[in-house]
Amino acid sequence: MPITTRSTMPSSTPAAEFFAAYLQDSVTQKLDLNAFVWPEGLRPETSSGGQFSNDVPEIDISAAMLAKNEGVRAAVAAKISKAAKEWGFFRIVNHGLPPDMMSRAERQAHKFFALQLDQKMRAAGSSSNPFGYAAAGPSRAIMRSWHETLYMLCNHARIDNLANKVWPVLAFHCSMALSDYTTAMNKLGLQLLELLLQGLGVDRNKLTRHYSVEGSSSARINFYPPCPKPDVTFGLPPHTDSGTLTILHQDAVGGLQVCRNGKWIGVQPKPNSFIVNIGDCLQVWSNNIYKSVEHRALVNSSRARMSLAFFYNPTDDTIVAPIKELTSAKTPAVYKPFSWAEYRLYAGTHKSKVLNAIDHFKVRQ
Ligand SMILES: O=C(O)CCC(=O)C(=O)O
Ligand SMILES: [Fe+2]
Repeated sequence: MPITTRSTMPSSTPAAEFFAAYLQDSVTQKLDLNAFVWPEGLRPETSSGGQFSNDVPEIDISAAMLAKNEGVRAAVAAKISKAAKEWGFFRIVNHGLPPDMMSRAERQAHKFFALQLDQKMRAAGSSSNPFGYAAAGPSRAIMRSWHETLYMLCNHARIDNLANKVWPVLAFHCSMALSDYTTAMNKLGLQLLELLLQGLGVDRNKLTRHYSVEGSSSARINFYPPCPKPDVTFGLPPHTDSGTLTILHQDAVGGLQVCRNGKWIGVQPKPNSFIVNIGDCLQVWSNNIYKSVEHRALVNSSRARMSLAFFYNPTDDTIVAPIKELTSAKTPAVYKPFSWAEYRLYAGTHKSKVLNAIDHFKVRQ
């Protein structure tokens, strides 16, 4: 039976009931489940089941984490740099972070998403504050997404505050697990950025001053309940990430797809690895040498999925512009300078409607 945009999602599954309850909540606009049904031609052609690829480059970074030897480090930097140019995506293994750090963060996040909607809503963001709990994607988006999220600024006091809003008594373990995770990600983010700059032949410390633990790095915990019609909707629709780089942990279910030469490739889940992708900001700094590539998350009808995305971002006052050494008469700066705060705001309001928000900052020829 062909599915049209007016077809209704079955409302008897727990996931549909969940979103029906969410959508009827008095704090949100009233929408029906058809808001999740993407128009034909814009839907995923498939649900995520089983079609994974191992093609995304995999890089063992242990040598660079430990190396005192510059040659060894340079070899890892070259591999990462090649993947960032050709794919915009790569997998890192042997990163040295303890596996239980991710499982602790995941366990706490699962407890959070299992709460009743009214409890989760205590941590809800607002139109002026994007951080906190949200469901079904931004209301300004073209269509809704089959997705719940807990979005936070990576600073311990902020995380603690968020956890306390929901669990005044039990917040401790949650905020510790999430703070340990984001602290480790901040360190890893800087190490990866240094390798990516080294791979471009630029001073690897060139941008370090723009990053701090109290900067504007953020983390988004994505939870995708099972969906009765995974072929007509998205967990997250196609998008690029705005920041410098994203470090993603996905559970064993799978659903992340990366766009490669116009085709969608399912990224195979693999324990103890992270998927790293270049964001818009690093595309600008690298003067388009590194690619901020489109990706999306599909849902499936049988298993809930979780991913933790860490967005490594500069401080708000950082001026982002192509690095001088990467521009020349032959390769002039592709973008005008802008502050990260400016782009964060611009992307926040435009990304749900246009795919390449960063093009707005291109130098007009
Ligand atoms: O869940 C995923 O695999 C993708 C998440 C993602 O792209 C994001 O949070 O920006
Ligand atoms: Fe993303």
